[in-house]
Amino acid sequence: MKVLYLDCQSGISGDMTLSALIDLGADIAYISDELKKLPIDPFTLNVKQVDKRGISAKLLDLQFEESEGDGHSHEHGVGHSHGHSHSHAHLDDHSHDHGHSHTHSHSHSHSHLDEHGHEHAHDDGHHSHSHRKASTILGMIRDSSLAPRVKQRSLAVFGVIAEAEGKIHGMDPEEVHFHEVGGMDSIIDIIGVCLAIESLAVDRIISSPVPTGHGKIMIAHGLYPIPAPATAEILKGVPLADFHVRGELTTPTGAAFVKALASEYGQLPALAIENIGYGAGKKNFEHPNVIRAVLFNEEPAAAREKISVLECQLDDTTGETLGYVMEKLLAEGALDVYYTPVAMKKSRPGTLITVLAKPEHAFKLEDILLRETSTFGVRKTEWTRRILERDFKAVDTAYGPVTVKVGMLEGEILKLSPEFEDVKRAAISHGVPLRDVFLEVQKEAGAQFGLKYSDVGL
Ligand SMILES: O=C([S-])c1cc(C(=O)S)c[n+]([C@@H]2O[C@H](COP(=O)(O)O)[C@@H](O)[C@H]2O)c1
Ligand code: NI
Repeated sequence: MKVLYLDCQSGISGDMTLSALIDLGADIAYISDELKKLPIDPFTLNVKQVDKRGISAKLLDLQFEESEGDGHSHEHGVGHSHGHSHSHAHLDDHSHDHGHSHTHSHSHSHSHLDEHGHEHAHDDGHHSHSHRKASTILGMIRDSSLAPRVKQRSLAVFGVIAEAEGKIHGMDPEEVHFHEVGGMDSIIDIIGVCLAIESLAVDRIISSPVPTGHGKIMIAHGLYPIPAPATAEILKGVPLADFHVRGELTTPTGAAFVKALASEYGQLPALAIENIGYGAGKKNFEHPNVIRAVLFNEEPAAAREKISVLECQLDDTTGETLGYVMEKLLAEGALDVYYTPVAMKKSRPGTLITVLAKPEHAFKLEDILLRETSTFGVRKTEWTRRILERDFKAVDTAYGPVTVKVGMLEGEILKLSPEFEDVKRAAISHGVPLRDVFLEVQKEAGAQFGLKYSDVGL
Protein backbone atom coordinates (compact mmCIF):
# COMPACT_ATOMS: atom_id res chain seq x y z
CA MET A 1 0.00 0.00 0.00
CA LYS A 2 1.38 3.39 -0.99
CA VAL A 3 1.57 6.08 1.66
CA LEU A 4 2.17 9.74 0.80
CA TYR A 5 3.74 12.08 3.34
CA LEU A 6 3.35 15.82 2.76
CA ASP A 7 6.28 17.57 4.41
CA CYS A 8 4.89 21.11 4.58
CA GLN A 9 7.94 22.67 6.21
CA SER A 10 7.39 25.82 4.11
CA GLY A 11 3.60 25.60 4.08
CA ILE A 12 1.40 24.24 1.32
CA SER A 13 -0.45 25.63 -1.69
CA GLY A 14 -2.20 24.08 -4.65
CA ASP A 15 0.52 24.52 -7.24
CA MET A 16 3.37 23.58 -4.90
CA THR A 17 1.63 20.29 -4.15
CA LEU A 18 0.91 19.51 -7.80
CA SER A 19 4.55 20.27 -8.71
CA ALA A 20 5.88 18.06 -5.92
CA LEU A 21 3.67 15.14 -6.95
CA ILE A 22 4.80 15.49 -10.56
CA ASP A 23 8.41 15.54 -9.31
CA LEU A 24 7.57 12.39 -7.35
CA GLY A 25 6.61 10.65 -10.59
CA ALA A 26 2.91 11.38 -11.12
CA ASP A 27 2.12 11.09 -14.83
CA ILE A 28 1.72 14.64 -16.11
CA ALA A 29 0.21 13.43 -19.40
CA TYR A 30 -2.48 11.48 -17.52
CA ILE A 31 -3.22 14.50 -15.32
CA SER A 32 -3.41 16.84 -18.29
CA ASP A 33 -5.51 14.46 -20.43
CA GLU A 34 -8.01 13.85 -17.64
CA LEU A 35 -8.31 17.56 -16.89
CA LYS A 36 -8.90 18.32 -20.56
CA LYS A 37 -12.01 16.13 -20.49
CA LEU A 38 -13.55 18.68 -18.11
CA PRO A 39 -15.43 21.76 -19.34
CA ILE A 40 -12.65 24.20 -18.43
CA ASP A 41 -10.54 26.76 -20.30
CA PRO A 42 -7.97 25.39 -22.77
CA PHE A 43 -4.58 25.18 -21.06
CA THR A 44 -1.16 23.60 -21.21
CA LEU A 45 0.36 22.10 -18.11
CA ASN A 46 4.13 21.90 -17.77
CA VAL A 47 6.71 21.94 -15.07
CA LYS A 48 10.14 23.47 -15.07
CA GLN A 49 13.12 22.81 -12.84
CA VAL A 50 14.07 25.66 -10.50
CA ASP A 51 16.54 26.12 -7.68
CA LYS A 52 15.15 27.07 -4.28
CA ARG A 53 18.10 27.82 -2.02
CA GLY A 54 20.04 24.86 -3.25
CA ILE A 55 17.12 22.46 -3.64
CA SER A 56 16.23 21.58 -7.20
CA ALA A 57 12.45 21.54 -7.39
CA LYS A 58 9.64 21.47 -9.93
CA LEU A 59 7.69 24.67 -10.52
CA LEU A 60 4.29 24.51 -12.17
CA ASP A 61 4.02 26.22 -15.53
CA LEU A 62 0.31 26.50 -16.27
CA GLN A 63 -0.61 28.44 -19.36
CA PHE A 64 -4.04 29.32 -20.63
CA GLU A 65 -4.59 29.65 -24.33
CA GLU A 66 -5.66 33.05 -25.56
CA SER A 67 -9.16 33.16 -26.96
CA GLU A 68 -9.70 35.15 -30.13
CA GLY A 69 -10.98 38.65 -30.15
CA ASP A 70 -11.76 39.62 -26.61
CA GLY A 71 -8.28 39.91 -25.27
CA HIS A 72 -9.52 37.79 -22.41
CA SER A 73 -7.87 34.49 -22.12
CA HIS A 74 -10.28 32.87 -19.75
CA GLU A 75 -13.60 31.88 -21.05
CA HIS A 76 -14.50 30.09 -17.84
CA GLY A 77 -15.89 26.94 -19.23
CA VAL A 78 -17.64 26.06 -16.01
CA GLY A 79 -21.03 27.69 -16.22
CA HIS A 80 -20.29 30.49 -18.65
CA SER A 81 -23.21 32.48 -17.50
CA HIS A 82 -21.59 35.87 -17.19
CA GLY A 83 -21.30 38.32 -20.00
CA HIS A 84 -19.06 40.87 -18.36
CA SER A 85 -15.48 40.94 -19.41
CA HIS A 86 -13.45 41.64 -16.32
CA SER A 87 -10.43 39.47 -15.94
CA HIS A 88 -10.72 38.14 -12.51
CA ALA A 89 -10.59 34.46 -12.34
CA HIS A 90 -7.02 33.57 -11.65
CA LEU A 91 -5.94 33.11 -8.14
CA ASP A 92 -2.29 33.37 -8.97
CA ASP A 93 -2.60 36.91 -10.13
CA HIS A 94 -1.67 38.22 -6.79
CA SER A 95 1.47 38.24 -4.83
CA HIS A 96 1.18 35.14 -2.75
CA ASP A 97 3.15 32.05 -3.27
CA HIS A 98 1.96 30.62 -6.54
CA GLY A 99 3.97 29.13 -9.29
CA HIS A 100 1.68 29.57 -12.25
CA SER A 101 3.05 31.55 -15.10
CA HIS A 102 0.54 32.98 -17.47
CA THR A 103 1.02 33.85 -21.04
CA HIS A 104 -2.16 35.69 -21.68
CA SER A 105 -1.71 39.07 -23.19
CA HIS A 106 -4.42 40.90 -21.34
CA SER A 107 -3.07 42.93 -18.54
CA HIS A 108 -3.38 41.52 -15.11
CA SER A 109 -2.63 44.59 -13.10
CA HIS A 110 -1.41 42.76 -10.00
CA SER A 111 -3.65 44.93 -7.95
CA HIS A 112 -6.00 42.39 -6.63
CA LEU A 113 -9.13 44.31 -6.37
CA ASP A 114 -8.80 45.35 -9.96
CA GLU A 115 -7.55 42.21 -11.49
CA HIS A 116 -10.15 40.10 -9.81
CA GLY A 117 -12.81 42.60 -10.73
CA HIS A 118 -14.55 41.75 -7.54
CA GLU A 119 -15.52 45.05 -6.05
CA HIS A 120 -18.96 44.83 -7.55
CA ALA A 121 -19.43 41.37 -6.26
CA HIS A 122 -19.09 42.38 -2.69
CA ASP A 123 -21.65 45.14 -2.63
CA ASP A 124 -24.23 42.84 -1.16
CA GLY A 125 -21.84 40.24 0.13
CA HIS A 126 -22.78 37.92 -2.73
CA HIS A 127 -21.20 37.21 -6.04
CA SER A 128 -22.58 37.01 -9.50
CA HIS A 129 -20.12 34.64 -11.15
CA SER A 130 -22.07 31.45 -11.46
CA HIS A 131 -19.06 29.72 -12.95
CA ARG A 132 -17.37 29.86 -9.60
CA LYS A 133 -20.26 28.92 -7.43
CA ALA A 134 -19.38 25.95 -5.24
CA SER A 135 -22.39 23.94 -6.37
CA THR A 136 -21.43 24.44 -10.04
CA ILE A 137 -17.89 23.19 -9.50
CA LEU A 138 -19.10 20.26 -7.37
CA GLY A 139 -21.68 19.41 -10.07
CA MET A 140 -19.02 19.52 -12.77
CA ILE A 141 -16.90 17.04 -10.80
CA ARG A 142 -19.84 14.73 -10.08
CA ASP A 143 -20.88 14.71 -13.78
CA SER A 144 -17.34 14.09 -14.99
CA SER A 145 -15.72 10.86 -16.14
CA LEU A 146 -12.99 11.16 -13.48
CA ALA A 147 -12.05 7.96 -11.62
CA PRO A 148 -14.20 7.40 -8.50
CA ARG A 149 -11.38 8.14 -6.03
CA VAL A 150 -10.39 11.27 -7.96
CA LYS A 151 -13.99 12.48 -7.82
CA GLN A 152 -14.32 11.67 -4.17
CA ARG A 153 -11.07 13.40 -3.22
CA SER A 154 -11.75 16.47 -5.40
CA LEU A 155 -15.25 16.82 -3.94
CA ALA A 156 -13.81 16.53 -0.44
CA VAL A 157 -11.25 19.29 -1.11
CA PHE A 158 -13.76 21.68 -2.69
CA GLY A 159 -16.25 20.77 0.04
CA VAL A 160 -13.81 21.80 2.77
CA ILE A 161 -13.12 25.12 1.00
CA ALA A 162 -16.83 25.79 0.44
CA GLU A 163 -17.61 25.11 4.12
CA ALA A 164 -14.87 27.50 5.23
CA GLU A 165 -15.78 30.24 2.75
CA GLY A 166 -19.45 29.85 3.71
CA LYS A 167 -18.58 30.29 7.36
CA ILE A 168 -16.38 33.34 6.70
CA HIS A 169 -18.83 35.07 4.38
CA GLY A 170 -21.92 33.99 6.33
CA MET A 171 -23.39 32.04 3.43
CA ASP A 172 -24.68 28.58 2.62
CA PRO A 173 -21.59 26.60 1.47
CA GLU A 174 -23.38 25.51 -1.74
CA GLU A 175 -24.03 29.15 -2.58
CA VAL A 176 -20.45 30.27 -1.97
CA HIS A 177 -18.91 31.94 -4.96
CA PHE A 178 -15.22 31.33 -4.97
CA HIS A 179 -12.91 34.13 -5.95
CA GLU A 180 -9.30 33.23 -6.20
CA VAL A 181 -10.05 29.75 -5.00
CA GLY A 182 -12.60 29.25 -7.76
CA GLY A 183 -10.38 30.28 -10.62
CA MET A 184 -9.38 27.96 -13.38
CA ASP A 185 -5.95 27.57 -11.82
CA SER A 186 -7.48 26.36 -8.61
CA ILE A 187 -9.69 23.87 -10.37
CA ILE A 188 -6.62 22.56 -12.18
CA ASP A 189 -4.53 22.52 -8.99
CA ILE A 190 -7.15 20.72 -6.93
CA ILE A 191 -8.35 18.15 -9.43
CA GLY A 192 -4.77 17.87 -10.75
CA VAL A 193 -3.48 16.96 -7.29
CA CYS A 194 -6.22 14.35 -6.90
CA LEU A 195 -5.30 12.92 -10.32
CA ALA A 196 -1.61 12.92 -9.35
CA ILE A 197 -2.44 11.03 -6.15
CA GLU A 198 -4.35 8.50 -8.23
CA SER A 199 -1.51 8.24 -10.73
CA LEU A 200 0.85 7.40 -7.86
CA ALA A 201 -1.68 4.83 -6.53
CA VAL A 202 -1.61 6.46 -3.10
CA ASP A 203 -3.98 4.95 -0.54
CA ARG A 204 -3.12 6.87 2.61
CA ILE A 205 -1.87 10.43 3.17
CA ILE A 206 -0.07 11.78 6.22
CA SER A 207 0.76 15.45 6.63
CA SER A 208 3.37 17.19 8.74
CA PRO A 209 2.27 20.06 10.98
CA VAL A 210 1.61 23.14 8.85
CA PRO A 211 3.19 26.61 9.21
CA THR A 212 0.84 29.38 8.08
CA GLY A 213 3.13 32.40 7.85
CA HIS A 214 2.09 35.76 9.30
CA GLY A 215 1.50 39.36 8.21
CA LYS A 216 -1.04 40.67 5.71
CA ILE A 217 -2.07 39.72 2.17
CA MET A 218 -3.99 41.75 -0.37
CA ILE A 219 -6.77 39.60 -1.85
CA ALA A 220 -10.01 40.33 -3.68
CA HIS A 221 -11.71 41.18 -0.40
CA GLY A 222 -9.05 43.68 0.68
CA LEU A 223 -6.03 43.59 2.96
CA TYR A 224 -6.44 40.35 4.89
CA PRO A 225 -4.56 38.83 7.80
CA ILE A 226 -2.32 35.80 7.35
CA PRO A 227 -3.38 33.07 7.75
CA ALA A 228 -6.31 34.18 5.58
CA PRO A 229 -9.62 33.56 7.37
CA ALA A 230 -10.48 30.65 5.08
CA THR A 231 -7.06 29.08 5.67
CA ALA A 232 -7.44 29.43 9.43
CA GLU A 233 -10.96 28.01 9.33
CA ILE A 234 -9.84 25.02 7.26
CA LEU A 235 -6.87 24.36 9.53
CA LYS A 236 -9.07 23.84 12.61
CA GLY A 237 -7.97 20.55 14.12
CA VAL A 238 -4.76 20.41 12.07
CA PRO A 239 -1.55 20.79 14.10
CA LEU A 240 0.28 23.99 13.17
CA ALA A 241 4.07 24.10 12.94
CA ASP A 242 6.15 26.33 15.18
CA PHE A 243 7.83 28.07 12.24
CA HIS A 244 7.09 31.73 11.77
CA VAL A 245 7.82 33.50 8.51
CA ARG A 246 6.43 36.78 7.17
CA GLY A 247 4.18 36.06 4.20
CA GLU A 248 1.49 33.56 3.27
CA LEU A 249 2.99 30.07 3.51
CA THR A 250 -0.28 28.16 3.42
CA THR A 251 -3.25 29.03 1.19
CA PRO A 252 -6.84 27.83 1.52
CA THR A 253 -6.28 25.26 -1.22
CA GLY A 254 -3.14 23.89 0.44
CA ALA A 255 -4.90 23.81 3.80
CA ALA A 256 -7.83 22.00 2.20
CA PHE A 257 -5.52 19.25 0.86
CA VAL A 258 -4.15 18.69 4.32
CA LYS A 259 -7.60 18.76 5.91
CA ALA A 260 -9.57 16.74 3.37
CA LEU A 261 -6.97 14.25 2.18
CA ALA A 262 -4.68 13.49 5.12
CA SER A 263 -5.92 10.91 7.58
CA GLU A 264 -3.10 11.59 10.06
CA TYR A 265 -0.77 14.40 11.08
CA GLY A 266 2.67 13.88 12.48
CA GLN A 267 6.27 13.02 11.74
CA LEU A 268 7.55 10.90 8.86
CA PRO A 269 6.23 7.36 9.26
CA ALA A 270 8.70 4.66 10.30
CA LEU A 271 8.75 3.04 6.85
CA ALA A 272 11.31 2.77 4.06
CA ILE A 273 11.20 5.75 1.68
CA GLU A 274 10.55 4.84 -1.94
CA ASN A 275 10.80 8.25 -3.59
CA ILE A 276 10.87 11.99 -2.85
CA GLY A 277 9.53 14.94 -4.88
CA TYR A 278 10.07 18.67 -4.39
CA GLY A 279 7.53 21.31 -5.43
CA ALA A 280 8.60 24.96 -5.52
CA GLY A 281 6.68 27.96 -4.30
CA LYS A 282 7.11 31.19 -6.19
CA LYS A 283 8.40 33.32 -3.34
CA ASN A 284 11.92 33.25 -2.02
CA PHE A 285 12.65 33.14 1.68
CA GLU A 286 15.71 32.51 3.80
CA HIS A 287 14.69 28.86 3.80
CA PRO A 288 14.01 26.70 0.72
CA ASN A 289 10.42 27.48 -0.24
CA VAL A 290 9.50 23.94 -1.25
CA ILE A 291 7.05 21.29 -0.24
CA ARG A 292 8.47 17.79 -0.02
CA ALA A 293 6.28 14.87 -1.02
CA VAL A 294 7.58 11.52 0.21
CA LEU A 295 6.27 8.20 -1.05
CA PHE A 296 6.37 5.03 1.04
CA ASN A 297 5.40 1.47 0.30
CA GLU A 298 3.71 0.01 3.34
CA GLU A 299 3.05 -3.61 4.15
CA PRO A 300 -0.62 -4.56 3.76
CA ALA A 301 -2.58 -2.55 6.32
CA ALA A 302 -4.24 -5.53 7.95
CA ALA A 303 -0.88 -7.09 8.73
CA ARG A 304 0.29 -4.45 11.19
CA GLU A 305 -1.67 -2.65 13.85
CA LYS A 306 -0.92 -0.21 16.63
CA ILE A 307 -1.18 -1.31 20.22
CA SER A 308 -0.61 0.50 23.49
CA VAL A 309 1.50 -1.12 26.18
CA LEU A 310 0.76 0.01 29.75
CA GLU A 311 3.13 -0.81 32.58
CA CYS A 312 3.64 -0.25 36.27
CA GLN A 313 5.36 -2.26 38.98
CA LEU A 314 4.23 -2.75 42.53
CA ASP A 315 5.89 -4.03 45.69
CA ASP A 316 2.99 -3.59 48.12
CA THR A 317 -0.04 -5.19 46.48
CA THR A 318 -1.56 -8.52 47.49
CA GLY A 319 -1.99 -11.47 45.17
CA GLU A 320 -5.74 -11.16 45.71
CA THR A 321 -5.77 -7.59 44.42
CA LEU A 322 -3.53 -8.50 41.48
CA GLY A 323 -5.88 -11.33 40.49
CA TYR A 324 -8.89 -9.02 40.73
CA VAL A 325 -7.18 -6.29 38.68
CA MET A 326 -6.20 -8.68 35.90
CA GLU A 327 -9.80 -9.86 35.56
CA LYS A 328 -11.10 -6.33 35.56
CA LEU A 329 -8.58 -5.17 32.92
CA LEU A 330 -9.52 -8.06 30.64
CA ALA A 331 -13.23 -7.43 31.18
CA GLU A 332 -12.72 -3.78 30.21
CA GLY A 333 -11.12 -4.61 26.87
CA ALA A 334 -7.41 -5.32 27.51
CA LEU A 335 -6.02 -7.52 24.73
CA ASP A 336 -3.73 -9.24 27.23
CA VAL A 337 -2.47 -8.76 30.79
CA TYR A 338 0.59 -10.44 32.24
CA TYR A 339 2.56 -10.27 35.45
CA THR A 340 6.33 -10.60 35.67
CA PRO A 341 8.12 -11.10 38.99
CA VAL A 342 10.71 -8.33 39.39
CA ALA A 343 13.30 -7.41 42.01
CA MET A 344 12.65 -3.83 43.02
CA LYS A 345 14.48 -1.19 45.02
CA LYS A 346 15.08 -1.70 48.76
CA SER A 347 15.53 -5.43 47.98
CA ARG A 348 11.79 -5.89 47.58
CA PRO A 349 10.26 -8.57 45.36
CA GLY A 350 7.54 -7.01 43.25
CA THR A 351 5.29 -7.52 40.24
CA LEU A 352 5.52 -5.80 36.86
CA ILE A 353 2.03 -5.43 35.38
CA THR A 354 1.95 -5.29 31.58
CA VAL A 355 -1.28 -4.53 29.74
CA LEU A 356 -1.64 -4.75 25.95
CA ALA A 357 -4.53 -2.68 24.64
CA LYS A 358 -6.04 -1.07 21.59
CA PRO A 359 -4.97 2.61 21.67
CA GLU A 360 -8.58 3.72 22.12
CA HIS A 361 -8.87 1.65 25.33
CA ALA A 362 -5.59 2.78 26.88
CA PHE A 363 -6.98 5.70 28.89
CA LYS A 364 -9.76 3.65 30.49
CA LEU A 365 -7.34 0.85 31.41
CA GLU A 366 -4.86 3.33 32.89
CA ASP A 367 -7.70 4.54 35.11
CA ILE A 368 -8.23 1.00 36.41
CA LEU A 369 -4.52 0.64 37.24
CA LEU A 370 -4.50 4.02 39.00
CA ARG A 371 -7.71 3.41 40.94
CA GLU A 372 -7.40 -0.27 41.79
CA THR A 373 -3.69 -0.70 42.54
CA SER A 374 -1.24 1.12 44.79
CA THR A 375 0.68 2.62 41.85
CA PHE A 376 1.20 6.38 41.57
CA GLY A 377 1.74 6.29 37.81
CA VAL A 378 1.37 4.23 34.64
CA ARG A 379 3.79 4.22 31.70
CA LYS A 380 2.47 3.96 28.16
CA THR A 381 4.38 3.04 25.00
CA GLU A 382 3.04 2.54 21.49
CA TRP A 383 4.04 -0.63 19.71
CA THR A 384 3.02 -2.00 16.36
CA ARG A 385 2.37 -5.66 15.93
CA ARG A 386 2.22 -7.77 12.81
CA ILE A 387 -0.66 -10.14 12.99
CA LEU A 388 -2.08 -12.89 10.83
CA GLU A 389 -5.41 -12.22 9.17
CA ARG A 390 -7.92 -14.16 11.19
CA ASP A 391 -11.30 -15.74 10.71
CA PHE A 392 -13.53 -17.90 12.91
CA LYS A 393 -15.07 -21.06 11.44
CA ALA A 394 -17.43 -23.62 12.97
CA VAL A 395 -16.13 -27.19 12.56
CA ASP A 396 -18.53 -30.14 13.02
CA THR A 397 -17.05 -32.82 15.27
CA ALA A 398 -18.28 -35.98 16.97
CA TYR A 399 -18.68 -33.75 20.06
CA GLY A 400 -20.73 -31.09 18.31
CA PRO A 401 -19.65 -27.86 16.59
CA VAL A 402 -16.39 -26.29 17.78
CA THR A 403 -15.21 -22.81 16.74
CA VAL A 404 -11.76 -22.77 15.18
CA LYS A 405 -9.66 -19.62 14.79
CA VAL A 406 -8.07 -19.61 11.33
CA GLY A 407 -4.78 -17.68 10.95
CA MET A 408 -3.78 -16.64 7.40
CA LEU A 409 -0.80 -14.92 5.82
CA GLU A 410 -1.66 -13.33 2.47
CA GLY A 411 -4.57 -15.76 2.13
CA GLU A 412 -2.57 -18.89 3.01
CA ILE A 413 -3.89 -20.75 6.05
CA LEU A 414 -1.03 -21.17 8.53
CA LYS A 415 -2.86 -21.97 11.75
CA LEU A 416 -6.07 -23.53 12.99
CA SER A 417 -6.64 -22.98 16.68
CA PRO A 418 -9.76 -24.42 18.38
CA GLU A 419 -11.44 -22.04 20.81
CA PHE A 420 -10.49 -23.44 24.17
CA GLU A 421 -13.82 -22.64 25.84
CA ASP A 422 -15.69 -24.62 23.14
CA VAL A 423 -13.36 -27.59 23.59
CA LYS A 424 -13.76 -27.44 27.37
CA ARG A 425 -17.56 -27.28 27.11
CA ALA A 426 -17.64 -30.26 24.73
CA ALA A 427 -15.27 -32.30 26.97
CA ILE A 428 -17.40 -31.64 30.05
CA SER A 429 -20.75 -32.24 28.38
CA HIS A 430 -19.58 -35.56 26.80
CA GLY A 431 -17.58 -36.62 29.84
CA VAL A 432 -14.41 -37.20 27.78
CA PRO A 433 -10.85 -36.00 28.27
CA LEU A 434 -10.04 -32.56 26.88
CA ARG A 435 -7.35 -34.17 24.73
CA ASP A 436 -9.88 -36.40 22.96
CA VAL A 437 -11.87 -33.35 21.87
CA PHE A 438 -8.68 -31.61 20.69
CA LEU A 439 -7.68 -34.63 18.59
CA GLU A 440 -11.18 -34.85 17.07
CA VAL A 441 -11.14 -31.12 16.18
CA GLN A 442 -7.67 -31.57 14.71
CA LYS A 443 -8.88 -34.35 12.45
CA GLU A 444 -12.05 -32.58 11.31
CA ALA A 445 -10.50 -29.12 10.93
CA GLY A 446 -7.53 -30.58 9.03
CA ALA A 447 -9.92 -32.34 6.63
CA GLN A 448 -12.18 -29.28 6.20
CA PHE A 449 -9.32 -26.89 5.43
CA GLY A 450 -7.21 -29.38 3.49
CA LEU A 451 -4.27 -29.30 5.89
CA LYS A 452 -2.07 -32.15 7.05
CA TYR A 453 -2.43 -32.98 10.76
CA SER A 454 1.07 -31.68 11.35
CA ASP A 455 0.02 -28.26 9.98
CA VAL A 456 -2.85 -27.95 12.41
CA GLY A 457 -1.61 -26.10 15.42
CA LEU A 458 -3.23 -28.18 18.13
O1 LIG B 1 -11.40 33.89 -2.85
C1 LIG B 1 -11.60 34.11 -1.74
S1 LIG B 1 -13.20 34.37 -1.18
C2 LIG B 1 -10.55 34.11 -0.78
C3 LIG B 1 -10.87 34.07 0.53
C4 LIG B 1 -9.87 34.03 1.42
C5 LIG B 1 -10.24 33.97 2.81
O2 LIG B 1 -9.45 33.64 3.64
S2 LIG B 1 -11.79 34.31 3.19
C6 LIG B 1 -8.53 34.00 1.01
N1 LIG B 1 -8.23 34.08 -0.29
C7 LIG B 1 -6.84 34.15 -0.79
O3 LIG B 1 -6.80 33.69 -2.08
C8 LIG B 1 -5.51 33.28 -2.42
C9 LIG B 1 -5.60 32.04 -3.22
O4 LIG B 1 -5.67 30.90 -2.44
P1 LIG B 1 -5.56 29.47 -3.11
O5 LIG B 1 -5.97 28.51 -2.04
O6 LIG B 1 -6.49 29.44 -4.24
O7 LIG B 1 -4.15 29.26 -3.53
C10 LIG B 1 -4.76 33.19 -1.14
O8 LIG B 1 -3.86 34.24 -1.06
C11 LIG B 1 -5.84 33.31 -0.10
O9 LIG B 1 -5.39 33.89 1.06
C12 LIG B 1 -9.23 34.11 -1.21
NI1 NI C 1 -16.26 37.03 -1.26
